[in-house]
Amino acid sequence: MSPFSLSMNESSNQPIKWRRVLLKVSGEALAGDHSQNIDPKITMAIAREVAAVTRLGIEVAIVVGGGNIFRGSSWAGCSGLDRSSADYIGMLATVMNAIFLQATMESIGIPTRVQTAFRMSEVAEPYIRRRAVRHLEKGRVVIFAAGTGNPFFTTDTAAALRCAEINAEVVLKATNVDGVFDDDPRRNPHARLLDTLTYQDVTSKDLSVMDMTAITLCQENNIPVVVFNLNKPGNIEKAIKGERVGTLIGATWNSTISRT
Ligand SMILES: Nc1ncnc2c1ncn2[C@@H]1O[C@H](COP(=O)(O)OP(=O)(O)O)[C@@H](O)[C@H]1O
Ligand SMILES: O=c1ccn([C@@H]2O[C@H](COP(=O)(O)OP(=O)(O)O)[C@@H](O)[C@H]2O)c(=O)[nH]1
Repeated sequence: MSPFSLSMNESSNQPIKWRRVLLKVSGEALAGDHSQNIDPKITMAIAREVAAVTRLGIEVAIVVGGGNIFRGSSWAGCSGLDRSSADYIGMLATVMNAIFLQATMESIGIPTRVQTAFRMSEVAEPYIRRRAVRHLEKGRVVIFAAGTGNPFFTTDTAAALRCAEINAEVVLKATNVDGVFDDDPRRNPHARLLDTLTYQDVTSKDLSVMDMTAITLCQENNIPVVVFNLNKPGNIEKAIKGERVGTLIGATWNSTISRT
């Protein structure tokens, strides 16, 4: 990791917690009000908040989902579609989201690179770890697309994997709900928002935060996860700056994270 000069957080005058983050944006979150596959208001809101924090010297890598366009598990078995083929369509869906997000970011002056897990060189760079790190060190936002490149996985797993590979300090999982609840808030209005959780809480209580592969990869590599609502203005900036927002998994808010 490059030598960082710790920036102070302009709004709260606190030292910045994270220096390099992995922001996971689900396809569901990109769809916004679902009137279209992608809501341009959401991509622009993400771009503006990411722009604000890159100016502080925080390096931001992004993994985009594809569930707003195609989710393999929902289609496998339909008209002879096997799971692997369905998953490749799903991975291609993530590339569409990545190109859209890249265009929005570049339209407001954020230098970005898209790296795909399998080669499609006319559209994006192939994923090359060292290049991704160099881009981040140069202040570019790197958007990882096509997940892990393998069927039977998810982009949450891709987020955990890429976070570990580039030595980012945290996975910031941007969703449509305020964090992790002790019950499904859409079913139970009395569901309680949880402030912090251990990895064991997530795996033992089946809190469906992220799939088991993803949360296990985070646990094995001491990668904390923050689950937060990206629809609340300012939350993306707060999450990237390490301010208290949503639910923190695998650490406590005043702990310093050392992943070495
Ligand atoms: N095709 C490649 N395969 C493997 N590593 C690569 C490849 N291209 C570049 N790299 C590595 O990525 C890093 C950054 O590449 P570089 O071309 O120097 O980017 P930049 O010019 O932005 O610094 C270097 O460590 C380089 O060795
Ligand atoms: O490593 C991966 C990542 C994604 N996918 C496929 O791509 C779809 C979209 O990814 P995901 O569902 O994780 O997106 P999100 O839930 O974040 O919108 C998945 O349903 C899978 O079909 C895959 O096969 N391998």
